[in-house]
Amino acid sequence: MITRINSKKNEKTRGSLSLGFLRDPRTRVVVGLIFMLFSVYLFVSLAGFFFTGGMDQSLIDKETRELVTNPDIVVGNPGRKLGAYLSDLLVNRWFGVSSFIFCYLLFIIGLGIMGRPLKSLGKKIILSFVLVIWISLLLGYIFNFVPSGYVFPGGAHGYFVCFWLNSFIGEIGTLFLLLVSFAVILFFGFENAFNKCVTMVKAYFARKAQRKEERRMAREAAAAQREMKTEQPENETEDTNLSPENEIITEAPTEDEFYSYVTEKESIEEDDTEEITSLVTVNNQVELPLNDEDREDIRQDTETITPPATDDIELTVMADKLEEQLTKNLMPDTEYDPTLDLSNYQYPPLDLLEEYASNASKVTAEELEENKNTIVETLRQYKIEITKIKATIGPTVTLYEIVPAPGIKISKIKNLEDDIALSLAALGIRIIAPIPGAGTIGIEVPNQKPEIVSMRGVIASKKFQESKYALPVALGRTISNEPYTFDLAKMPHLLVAGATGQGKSVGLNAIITSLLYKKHPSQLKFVMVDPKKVELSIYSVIEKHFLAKLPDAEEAIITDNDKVVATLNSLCIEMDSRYDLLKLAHVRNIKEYNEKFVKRQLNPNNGHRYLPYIVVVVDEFADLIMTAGKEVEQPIARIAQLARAVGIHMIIATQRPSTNIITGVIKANFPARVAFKVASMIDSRTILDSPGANQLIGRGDMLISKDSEMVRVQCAFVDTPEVDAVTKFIADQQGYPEAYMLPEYVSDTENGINSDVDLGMKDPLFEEAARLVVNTQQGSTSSIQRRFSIGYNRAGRIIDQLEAAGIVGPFEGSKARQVLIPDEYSLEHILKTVQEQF
Ligand SMILES: Nc1ncnc2c1ncn2[C@@H]1O[C@H](COP(=O)(O)OP(=O)(O)OP(=O)(O)O)[C@@H](O)[C@H]1O
Repeated sequence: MITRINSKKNEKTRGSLSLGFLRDPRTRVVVGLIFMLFSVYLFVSLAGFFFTGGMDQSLIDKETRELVTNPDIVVGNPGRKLGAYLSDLLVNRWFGVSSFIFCYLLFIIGLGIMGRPLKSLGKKIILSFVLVIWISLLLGYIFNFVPSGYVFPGGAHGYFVCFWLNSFIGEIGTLFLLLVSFAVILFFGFENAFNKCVTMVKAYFARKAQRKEERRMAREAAAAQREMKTEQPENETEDTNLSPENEIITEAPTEDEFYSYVTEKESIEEDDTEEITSLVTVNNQVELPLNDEDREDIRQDTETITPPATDDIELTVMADKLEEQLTKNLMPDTEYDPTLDLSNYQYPPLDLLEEYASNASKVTAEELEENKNTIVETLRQYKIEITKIKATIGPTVTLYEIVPAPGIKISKIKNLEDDIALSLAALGIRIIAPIPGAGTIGIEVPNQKPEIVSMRGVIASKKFQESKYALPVALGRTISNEPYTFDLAKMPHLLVAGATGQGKSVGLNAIITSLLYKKHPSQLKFVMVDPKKVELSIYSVIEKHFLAKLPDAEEAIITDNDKVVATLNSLCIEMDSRYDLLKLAHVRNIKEYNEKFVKRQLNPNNGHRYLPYIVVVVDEFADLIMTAGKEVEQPIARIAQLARAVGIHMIIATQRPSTNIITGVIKANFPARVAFKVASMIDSRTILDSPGANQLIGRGDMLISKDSEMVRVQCAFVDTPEVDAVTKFIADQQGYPEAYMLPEYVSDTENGINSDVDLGMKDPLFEEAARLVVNTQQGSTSSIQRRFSIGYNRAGRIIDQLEAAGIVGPFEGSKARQVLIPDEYSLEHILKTVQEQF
């Protein structure tokens, strides 16, 4: 027994000795080197065989013993007798030319033994054998048909196996077998190379398709440019008409005085209008560095979107950088073009709009003389002497600018406003005392034959055509006949008021039309609210191009007040989700966001999307506020306060500018206001914070106030048939499959917040659990229990609270509860509501 144990021990020791010997690095180097040198020797011999094999044939056919012992037998192979013998054995009797692979195999085995770490050595060995056999078969197959002298390229193995296969499955069958086995070898043996090949082929076709697309876009751009060029001369003519011909000096000053005055006035006037119309404009570019006010706004905006916890910042930044890098690697090189979905979209041509004849409206010299004399006379009655008077003829009013004699108080002239109006026997006299920055006094007197300002003219104007505004609007002409344009995105919202029949609807149409002329459907969406049901219905045909609506809404134009509340709240959700996207993208506003998206720096897989501007148009706000009150006021105020950075802008119109309609909250958030003629001075004060709108002459005559500046503008006239033609032109083109969908909004009464459970005593994990449930779309107690490692009772309480908040449905026995909220955006809104209410 003991002896047996001892002998086993000895065997073990011997085994470990021999293994130990092999593990000795010196041995490994020597053995590895032997393998490698032998592989080189074999390679040289095999190569030599193809030159000397024929001559050596008869010699190596001798008996092995003689071959080895007789030094007189001399062969030509560089590996001499052994080399000649091995080559003949490997090439002719075994595997043919593929035997070269044995050299490779011996070499890498040698390397492996020497300790050189080789990746997947085992796989390489197996693959080498498989290749030896396959190549041998292939060459055997080919040289079955072609004679090849003394060499069998496929070796005896290739020759005989193919011979047998041919008799068994036929030549074609053998060929198929070879091809299929080749594919299998490629697929399993050279996976990476195979994938690379596939990727290369795919990339080749993708490049081809991309080049094709680029050529197509270039062709379209060239065509669009040609089209623009043909339209250009018309615009230029339009603008050359705007010479200050309409300025007429009617009295007193000498020629020199007049010219110096005009130059001075023009420069001042230009400054004023520039500031109001286009803010700061350099070389027609409106790319502005943000001013302090903007920054403050954005700071406030971003503050309301929950700043990230400081601990998380570092990690978030790292994750973002990584994501940015990944995004860069994965995204295509070309810029994203939002217009590509509707790449054939044509902007409406100018000839859809009418050109209203303006000849009849010229103010005659007699009219000017008469008015001037009356003004001078009237003022003289009140002992007000003037030194200069100058007239500027506008489309509806003529501005008489007077320079009073030294020592005359401006307030005195202002107090005489009514008397002068009476003496001039015309409605709509407005006294501007003094004209800001000019030191003169302006008296605006309506023209006897007012001119109709054509929408076509202002749209065609160079100023509008070349504007680079985000939301360009051409609203009419100023007193000096300049087109009045502005960027709605900078306003950022508009309050429009005017008594009935004074041109409000025409004004709204002018705003919408100018946007339709400049924006692609991918860049702009309208939300239209029309309680009067008739004013905006004209736009319903462009639903699939330019309108946005709630997912369950049948009509895109909202006429029902209940729907308005839902839509405004939905816009708040859209606003919040846009802020989230901005935060994720580390940008401050929609412009920067879209720029980043276009440059493909934002990955759509992370929820990023191109954001169109949204313009909300409410035609009769008074109706809404009367019926829905706070319910509409709150979301409107919220959007007005916050939405500018995310590209949501509002235009709210009302017939009744009384304080119960235009409340302090609304007013505070709408710094830009447009007043058509209103009934009383009180109304004018409500809308503009100053009188003046009551003295307008109607029919599109309006005052626009922004940042305490006031401009009188004649609104461009665009008639219903013109709007019809424009919308029809758009509607006839291919649109999106449906209107732009706003996020779903579920009101508290609809979502049925359950009052049995006290949401004021929410579990600290309530919000996290809600996110888990919505993200996984699983409303089970056990999943909450598992995820947060809490007891069943606590998890049950949380699920009851989720039910109370309308996030999951009621208990359904053994089945998991239904999750009622489809996505995180909707959830965040509900969480916010719950937080506010409890
Ligand atoms: N810019 C304009 N130029 C010339 N005429 C105009 C202009 N704007 C309005 N008008 C004239 O005034 C009429 C009434 O205009 P509009 O329908 O816009 O008024 P409104 O203020 O919208 O009235 P309501 O509030 O009752 O709808 C128009 O039909 C048109 O004849």
